[in-house]
Order: sequence, then C-alpha cells, then structure tokens
Amino acid sequence: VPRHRLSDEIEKIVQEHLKFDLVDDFNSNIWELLAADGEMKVYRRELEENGIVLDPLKAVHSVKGVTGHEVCKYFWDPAVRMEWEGTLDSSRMLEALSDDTLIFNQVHKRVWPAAQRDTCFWSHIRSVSKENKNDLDDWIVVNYSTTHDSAPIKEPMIRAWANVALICSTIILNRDKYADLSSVPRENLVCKITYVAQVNPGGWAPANVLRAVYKREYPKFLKRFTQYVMDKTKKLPILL
Ligand SMILES: O=S(=O)(CCO)c1ccc(-c2ccc(C3CCCC3)c([C@@H]3C[C@@H]3c3ccccn3)c2)cc1
Repeated sequence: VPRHRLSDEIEKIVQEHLKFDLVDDFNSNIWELLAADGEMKVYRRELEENGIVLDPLKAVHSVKGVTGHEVCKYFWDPAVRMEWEGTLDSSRMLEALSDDTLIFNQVHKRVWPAAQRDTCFWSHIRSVSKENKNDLDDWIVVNYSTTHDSAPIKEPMIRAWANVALICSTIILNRDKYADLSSVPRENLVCKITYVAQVNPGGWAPANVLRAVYKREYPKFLKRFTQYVMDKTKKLPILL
C-alpha cells in the first residue's frame, strides 16, 4: 500500500473509528434519539466546548439491495459528490494522495444566521476483513479535517472541522443457495450502515440554531444519500 505524508494520521484515525464506532452503546443513556424513519435511527449526544456545540452524531440504518462496498464507494467518489450532497454550494477534490485517499475542499450552503462554512478534509476508503472468512468484508470511509495549501481560509467564511466515518457491513440472505456470490440477487442483500459525525462549527453559532440544523439536516442527508445509492445500483451488477 503506497505511503504518503498522511499515512500515519490516517491509520490512527481509521483504527480509532473501527475500535469505537461499532460498539452498541445505545442502551446506555448517553445517546438521545433525534429521528427515526423506518430502519434509520439518528442519535446525538449533547456536547459543548466554550459554548460551541460539538454534539457527536451517530446513526444506524439497514438498507436492502445494496452492498457495503457500493455504499462506501458512492460516498467517497468525487465524481458523484454533487449528485447526492444537497447541502453544498461546491465540492473540489484538491489532491489524490493515493488510489484510496483524496483531499476535498467543500463550501457548505449558508445556515442563516451563522456565517457560511467551508471544510477541508482527507477522505479515505478501505475494506476491512471479518473474523468469519465466509462473511463479506466490511467497508469504511473516513472524512477527517486537514489543512491544504490550495484551501486557504477565505473570510468571511469560517472553516468548520469534521471527523466523520461511514462503516458498512453486508449481509447475504439465503447465503448457502449461492456458490458464486456475484450471482446473489439484490433482494438477498442487506447493508448495515453506521454513520458517525462530529463537527466543530469552527466559530460561535447560536446553540439552539445549530441543534435545530443538526436535527433537520442529518436525517435528511442520510435518507437522501442511501436512496441515491439504491437508485444508482438498482440495474447494475452487484459490487462485492
Ligand atoms: O458526511 S460528510 O463527511 C459528507 C461530506 O460531503 C459531512 C457531513 C456534514 C458536514 C457538516 C459541515 C458543517 C456543518 C455546519 C456547521 C455550522 C454550519 C454548517 C454541518 C452541520 C451538521 C449540519 C449538517 C448535517 C448534514 C449535512 C449538512 N449539514 C455538517 C461535514 C461533513
């Protein structure tokens, strides 16, 4: 695997997500249910630092007919970002550090009355093999804020910081019916999605406004993205 200037940081952050994000800590009372829509459940924890809302977000979803590789690939792929992301004014891929690690600069639609935000982050995609060799690999994408010479701070815009992971497991129903996994019909696929996000707005914004934005935007964002993947993959051969 080709190494580059961010390899060590990426390894550390990815391993942290793999260690903590899949822990089922929903029965402890640290998570508050923000929204539930069918299989999708979106939770938040209230967290502030010097009056700035940092609320960690955790969502779980179960999507029929797609694989974890497909979900992660569409989430990571710069070519389709603006097809599914409805909250951005622009998205630019600044640099490809390797075939699995890109650097993005994105301008978010302004959330009145807060100042407009932009983000600059590395985006890394990888498969993670399971203990049970019969299972399909898990897939993960991590988006983690970084700096880049091509993404200077442009006042009055404020740089927001994000640490986001999308982790997907693929379940094959009636698994023993299929010798060749690539012949599994899509209705026998279920993708278990865990999405975690921690965003630092990068500067003061009214807590009540931010929490209302989080409550409205995250469920919409996840619903729109997963529907997009279902629509795009419906007629395609499955990507294992
Ligand atoms: O999953 S990702 O990696 C996909 C990257 O294409 C990602 C998603 C969302 C953000 C994000 C950045 C800024 C803000 C705020 C901070 C103050 C004003 C804007 C928000 C708030 C939480 C609300 C929000 C949630 C979802 C979508 C858009 N808006 C979210 C960053 C990365």
